Formats: sequence, structure tokens, C-alpha cells
Amino acid sequence: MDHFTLRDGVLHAEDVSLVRLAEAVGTPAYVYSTATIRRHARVFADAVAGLGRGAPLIAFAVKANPNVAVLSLLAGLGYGADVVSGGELRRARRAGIAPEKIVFSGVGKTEAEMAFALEEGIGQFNLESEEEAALLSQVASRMGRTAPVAFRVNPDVDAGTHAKISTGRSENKFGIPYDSAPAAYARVAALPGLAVRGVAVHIGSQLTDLAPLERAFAKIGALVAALRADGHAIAYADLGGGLGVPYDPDRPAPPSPAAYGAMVARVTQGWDVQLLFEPGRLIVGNAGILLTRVIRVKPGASTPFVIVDAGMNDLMRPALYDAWHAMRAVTPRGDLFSANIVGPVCETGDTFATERRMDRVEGGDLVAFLTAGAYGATMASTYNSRPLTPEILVNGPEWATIRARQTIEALIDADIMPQWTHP
Ligand SMILES: Cc1ncc(COP(=O)(O)O)c(C=O)c1O
Ligand SMILES: N[C@@H](CCCC[NH3+])C(=O)O
Repeated sequence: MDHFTLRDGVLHAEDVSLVRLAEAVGTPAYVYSTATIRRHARVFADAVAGLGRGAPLIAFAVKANPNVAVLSLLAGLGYGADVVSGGELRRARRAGIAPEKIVFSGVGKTEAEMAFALEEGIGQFNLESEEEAALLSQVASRMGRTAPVAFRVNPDVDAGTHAKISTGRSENKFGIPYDSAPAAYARVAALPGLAVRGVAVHIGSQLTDLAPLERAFAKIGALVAALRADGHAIAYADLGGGLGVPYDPDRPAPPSPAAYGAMVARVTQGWDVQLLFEPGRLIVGNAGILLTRVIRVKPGASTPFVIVDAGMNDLMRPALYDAWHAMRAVTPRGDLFSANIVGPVCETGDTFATERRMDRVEGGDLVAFLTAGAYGATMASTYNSRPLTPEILVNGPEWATIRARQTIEALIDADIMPQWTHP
């Protein structure tokens, strides 16, 4: 969080005072640091530079932060995109990401999404079932196109992360079973309109240990060799994303990108493929905060409630995964207290932290939830008729609104009173 620092007693995003920003744009608001995004993108690129055949393709996992301004920033640094819907593909293209740098993942690609991605000429479809391969073959043949494909293989490795974001166990919906991969490749290679070019794997998110990744990659290495022996031209291996970021300063930090790069170098030695990576959280997680204001502090049975103007609809991670987000007062008063930090939404799950030792705050104070740049704004909803939160990008002394505050009028106007059609 080195671009979010206390200066003269006020938390700043780069050179911009968060007090001034809150006055200008109101709260709650997501605030991102350009410098942090750039730095993380470079650190990851440096960590994997030189690995594999040719330069690796780093396809940012758009789901982590799909704001077009953020994607444009990454496009300028040479990043591609990992998309999981036609909507994300449109965002990546709008941000100027070249189609050949786009990978399409996800278990539920529809026929329309496949046709759109083929029209755009994306670099790779990561197929997650033979059923999907059959449909893509039909769509591509009909359009007179050839779809470059890889199978996402499920290595049945426990990523050791939260069950709701683990993707590489056999019971998870993702990928094709490892043991049946050679037979699946053989069948798919015979289908028209598909060009088999690689393998893909992604075992989960917020991984704090490299060992499961290394086990998964080793299995993929063995599969690459087996597929080549079967005559497939495997030229690409997509190693997914998943490297965790530090949320809680009191917990051991996840492995560094450099340690991850060294592990990948070791395990992929001799594969002779171009490598693809799909980092999301690592690039943007610590580049964003959620700026919110304390509405009031309410006494509790034993612990006071700090009620802030951001709710679970703005930042879902604590309610969904019991995720831990550090919280800081924007203008710390210098002492601490213990509190439950909650939002205004009418659910007990609208709780950001319980029994949290935190900066003492009072009604009207500004606070920031840290590490909110990934899976924050993008997972927001309008539950309780709370308009979507604006997003602000800071760049040195400057800032820009990159998503305007939604008005309640716009939210209501999106509803349509029925105009019944008669049979
Ligand atoms: C296919 C795929 N690639 C990449 C990612 C990005 O993961 P992370 O943000 O943990 O790097 C995800 C999310 O878990 C994913 O499902
Ligand atoms: N949304 C999750 C991560 C899921 C990653 C997508 N496969 C989170 O906030 O941690």
C-alpha cells in the first residue's frame, strides 16, 4: 500500500488527500492508484520475463477489476486480458487490448459469445468441457473460422484457499478431468473448425502457498509431454492466476511474484511452450481502497458498532468469504478501540469486521477499507436500492472519475412498468 500513505496526519492516495477527495466526490467511493497498478504490473512482468518460449503473455483477469480505464492502463503496459463473458470481451476491446492477447475462460460460454469472440479473432478459447468444444466447432465451421483452443484441465489439487474460490478440485465445476484429458484432446482434434494449441489450468484464487500450484503445474507438464507424444501441436501453456495478496498485516505475506516466477521457471523447464498467465488480484488488489464515512457509532451489548456508509452491496468479500480487509481512519485521532464495523444494509451479514482493534472513530469520520481494488466495485450490487459506488483513479496529484456515481433516479428509471402484450 505504499501509494496510500499518511501525510501530515491525513491518508493520501498518491498525492491526493482523501479528505479533499471525499469532499469532492462524496462517499462511499472506490479509489485506485495508477502508480500501484503500474508497479504491480511491472513486478509481475519482471518475475515471469524470460520464462518459456518467446515472451510470456500476461492476460489480466478482467473479472478482478473490469473498469475500462484500469484495463487501458494495463493495455499500455503490454497486458492482454482473460475474459469470462461477452461483456468482459467488449470491455477489453474498448480498452484497446489486441484480440490476439485475449483468452476466453469460463464454463458457460454461450453460442452468441463464441460467435462474437470468433468475429473479434481472440487468441485462445479455454474450453471447459467436450460439450463446449462441440458447440464451438459448429459455430466456427458455420462462420468459416478456425478457433484456437486449449482445454482447461482440472488437476484435482487442493489450492488451500477458501472453498468458494477453489477451482482445481475434481468436485469443482471447472475444467476437464485430468485423467481423461488425452482422450478428450484426441476427440476434439478431429473436430472441424478447431485448432488445438495448448493446455490451461487455474486452481483457485488468493493462494498463499506455492506448493499446490507447483503440484498442479507439474501435472500439466506431464500432460504436455503426453499430448505431444500423441501428435498434438501443444505450443502454449496457460498457468492461470491465483497468487494471493496480503490482506492482514498480522498474517504471513503470500509468496512474492519473484518466488512464484522462480517456481514456474523450475517446474516448466523443458516444456518448450509459450507461457500465459492470468493474474487478477495481484495486480489491482492493493491498488484500491474503499473510502467510506462513519454515519454513527452505536453502543453494542459489549462492543460498539461503527456504522459506515458503505455496505455489503459495495464490498461483498467479507459477507461472502468472511474476508478480512484492514481498515484505517483517514485522519487518525491517535488512539485505538475495539468495534464491530458494519454497513447500513438490513442483513446481519452486512458486517465488515467483528471485535476489530481499530483507529478510534466518531460519526462523520472518514475511513478506508484497504486492499479493495480487486473483486470490490465489480461485485457490487444495488441491494437495498443503494446506487452503485463511483470509482476514482488517482495519478500523482491528479484524480479522475472513472465511473460516475449512479443516481437513485437512474436506478429507478431502469425499471419498466408493464405494458402488457395481448395474445
Ligand atoms: C480462469 C481464471 N483465471 C484467472 C483468475 C484470476 O485469479 P486471481 O485474481 O486470483 O489472480 C481467475 C479467478 O480465480 C479465474 O477463474
Ligand atoms: N471474487 C473472489 C475471487 C474469485 C476469483 C474468480 N475466480 C474474491 O473476491 O476473492
